[in-house]
Amino acid sequence: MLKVPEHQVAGHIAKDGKLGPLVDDRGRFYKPLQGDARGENEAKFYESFSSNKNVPDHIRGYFPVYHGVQLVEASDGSGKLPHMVLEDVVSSYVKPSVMDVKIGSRTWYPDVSEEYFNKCIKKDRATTTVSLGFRVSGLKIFDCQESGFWRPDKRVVLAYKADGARTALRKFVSSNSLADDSVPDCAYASEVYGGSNGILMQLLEVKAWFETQTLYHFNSCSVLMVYENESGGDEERRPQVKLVDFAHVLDGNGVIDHNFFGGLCSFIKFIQDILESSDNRCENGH
Ligand SMILES: O=P(O)(O)O[C@@H]1[C@@H](OP(=O)(O)O)[C@H](OP(=O)(O)O)[C@H](O)[C@H](OP(=O)(O)O)[C@H]1OP(=O)(O)O
Ligand SMILES: Nc1ncnc2c1ncn2[C@@H]1O[C@H](COP(=O)(O)OP(=O)(O)O)[C@@H](O)[C@H]1O
Repeated sequence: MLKVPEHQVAGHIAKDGKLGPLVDDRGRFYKPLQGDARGENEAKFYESFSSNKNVPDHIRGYFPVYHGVQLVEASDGSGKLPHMVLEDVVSSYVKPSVMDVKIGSRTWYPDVSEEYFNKCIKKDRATTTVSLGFRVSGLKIFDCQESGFWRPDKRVVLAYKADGARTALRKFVSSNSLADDSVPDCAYASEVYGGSNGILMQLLEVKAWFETQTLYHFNSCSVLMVYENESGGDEERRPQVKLVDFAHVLDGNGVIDHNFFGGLCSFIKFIQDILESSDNRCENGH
């Protein structure tokens, strides 16, 4: 039985009779192919990426596993539609905190229609895409004090300026109450962002690939960050980075993806700054 994903934080959502992704209880995420070129393009990307021998194995792990396209009952009641069957990145987490960050200082790309260009540039300027090279698209954080999930409204998230994005990245790894204005304590920064398996190390590995890869240009693609909050004393947070949303990926044609690469560098700097400031606080006993 397919159901609406509980931990989806951005994109098209399968609610109120709308078309959106579904999940099963065996760890698979079904993303419907949108009727226009986007669905075809994303499925084409997954086909190409899955069979591309030039993609190193350690990089493959940063992408959801692809299990082909299947006809399944769509969420909008329109009958069977083709869906990309992907690994459900959050299925093995009990209480996941999740954040979607769209990378790049522009979401448009050469040869798009004027209408699409205008839509993108408007959003890119209104958000931190142009100023920072990334924007937070959505987030859902487990609030330990309230013992429930906190999810800011989409309009609030898309209105973040640099400070708002920084605060969201700090709240993402904090243990104090999230709904109020208290200063985020970044209590989990070292476990989630830091360490040899943490988000920072994973992002640096992805970045190293982008320094040389010229296979694909990842327009409008996101970094999805996940970690566990289920507490059992010595719980593992299992921080994880995955790249998602390939509806606008193009062939790289031998050229570096400087839009994604630059945005990723900027995003990494934000994570590093949070780690450094939380390290200093620990050393000073605060
Ligand atoms: O529908 P909207 O206005 O929420 O825009 C969607 C975007 O939401 P946003 O408002 O930026 O969070 C959405 O962004 P996220 O995935 O939420 O980051 C996509 O850009 C989506 O387009 P596509 O499926 O990638 O071609 C966008 O969908 P389309 O409007 O292009 O169908
Ligand atoms: N493979 C996946 N596993 C789990 N969640 C996913 C996966 N892919 C996407 N998501 C969730 O769905 C959201 C939207 O995905 P995305 O591919 O960007 O869709 P859209 O094309 O509608 O924007 C992401 O922010 C994330 O929360």
